[in-house]
Amino acid sequence: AQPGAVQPVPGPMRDLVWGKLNFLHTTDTHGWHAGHLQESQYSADWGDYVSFAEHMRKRADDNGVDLLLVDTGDRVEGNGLYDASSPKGKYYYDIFRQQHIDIICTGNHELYQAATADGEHLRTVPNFKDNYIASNLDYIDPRTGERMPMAQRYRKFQTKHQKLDIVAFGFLFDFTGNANNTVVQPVRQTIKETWFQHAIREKTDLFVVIGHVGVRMQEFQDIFRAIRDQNPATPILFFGGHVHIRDATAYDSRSFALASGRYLETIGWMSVDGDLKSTEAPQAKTALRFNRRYIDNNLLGMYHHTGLDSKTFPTEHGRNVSAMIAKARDALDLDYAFGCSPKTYWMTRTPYPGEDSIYSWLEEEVLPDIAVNESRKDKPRLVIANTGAIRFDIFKGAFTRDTTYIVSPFLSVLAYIPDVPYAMAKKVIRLLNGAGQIMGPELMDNRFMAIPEQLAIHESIIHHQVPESGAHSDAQQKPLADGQDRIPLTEGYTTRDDIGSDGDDTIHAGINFYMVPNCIQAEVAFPSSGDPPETVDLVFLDFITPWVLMALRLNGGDYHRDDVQLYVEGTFTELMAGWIEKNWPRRC
Ligand SMILES: Nc1ccn([C@@H]2O[C@H](COP(=O)(O)O)[C@@H](O)[C@H]2O)c(=O)n1
Repeated sequence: AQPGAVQPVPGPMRDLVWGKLNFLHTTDTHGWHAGHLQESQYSADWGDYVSFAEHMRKRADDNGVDLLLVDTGDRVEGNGLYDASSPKGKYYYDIFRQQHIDIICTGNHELYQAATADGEHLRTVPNFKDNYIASNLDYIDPRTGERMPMAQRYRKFQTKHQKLDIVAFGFLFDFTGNANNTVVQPVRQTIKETWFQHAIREKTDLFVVIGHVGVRMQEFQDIFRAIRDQNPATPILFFGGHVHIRDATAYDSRSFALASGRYLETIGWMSVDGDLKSTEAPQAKTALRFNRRYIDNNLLGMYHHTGLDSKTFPTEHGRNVSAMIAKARDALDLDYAFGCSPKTYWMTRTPYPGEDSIYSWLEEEVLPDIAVNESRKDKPRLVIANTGAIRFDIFKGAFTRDTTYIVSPFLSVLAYIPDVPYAMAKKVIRLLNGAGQIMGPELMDNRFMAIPEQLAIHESIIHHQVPESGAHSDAQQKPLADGQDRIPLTEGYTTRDDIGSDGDDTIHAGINFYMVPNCIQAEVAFPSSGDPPETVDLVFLDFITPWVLMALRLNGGDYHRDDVQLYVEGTFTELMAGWIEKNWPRRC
């Protein structure tokens, strides 16, 4: 863990179940490779994960079984370690590559900015040369204009001990927000291509499909169907991401799909046991046993799963990686405090609107103050921000350079359309917050403006009874230390997936999740009494421009991209950090 990271707290644990073939899975790490310095449950860093994987590989070797590591993208954007450097990712590439990953693919965040896609192609793809897969993604060389696969389309290999033949794919969901130096081909088109049709006819023991795709998204269902139609009995394993939740499901009795959360809070575990070699049971559908675990990313858990302790756990390589991260954090001055947050502001742990809601704070305090264009400052305006622009809670205490990027990593700016009839402008927010999608030339799902979790979670989850201790009837529960049969529960994930509610490795007290709207809105410089204004400036984060234009059009406003102008200089992130510097005490 990083210097200054909070110590993990023991909790009742569930063990890992090993099989002949085992996996560790990370996804949507978004630059959190230093771990969560302020949250005990997730305070291990990428160096600790390197040590953990080394011990787990050794155990696999000792027992003659196989262990593979998977990463399913969105490694960047969301933490100072990636975002605070210039250029972005100056330290990240060398840190990330220290983990040996057997199958790796791209997420949408590697593609929003052309420079990030360049970095992916020039650094991460070669760093993971034989293991990087891009089944439906092409890269366009900026010098020649040549379009080429981002990496190999699929990978065929054999495992070390069990000698299992594996055909692996690496997909991205049908993402359309990429910069123009990449091309994402829709999955339903890709699976018709000759190379894919050939690959699914390869003789193999298992198919492994990794993807930056939610395990319940249509893209995975389509891939599953295509493979299964050709291979009635072959096991198919899916590793997904994007939605930022812990999840597992099975598409049929010989398939299994796992999603492993977000922000290096979770290391996913999947194991498969049974007759895996196709020659062991040709054509016979002998039962397979799948297991999954969501490992909280902290040292106590890693000690528990490896049977080691603080002295025996860190490997030389792991220690070196932790040191690399500490050095990078220092060089980036990530602990520099812009101000001291007077309280904790939550994204979804508290109702919106509400006094502890980060969105109410933005709407009532920040947006009115930062959305000011000097030449139009007296003009009434509606200021709209999408809730997905905010990526994490703000904890009471120091608001640092790191926190800035943790909360708001994007390069979005405040844009506006001047002098929109108020009667039309005031209807926009209702359309943006409507369910479903605003129909346009492209299908634009309104949920893409909100936080990714709400792609999967459709109603608030409120835990009315928070258990006080770890005394459960769960047969798999194991006390962490001998004689400790009543350990107080820490707050954390209490995952319920299609397999059951025994997936989390640590038994937690539940955390509430309150749904948030897609967008919030502040009314600024409105007359305090009398008639509403005839026209207003409609100000919004440029990320939601397509939705705003479509909402205006649906209300009879013939507005186009040319009508959208920059409202204030500076990114939203910079404006927010500036607000904090001005309004919160410097020191805690
Ligand atoms: N400039 C941006 C980019 C993205 N968002 C929000 O992030 C969501 C995607 O996040 P994932 O980690 O799931 O890929 C997207 O739907 C937006 O809500 C943004 O606000 N601004």
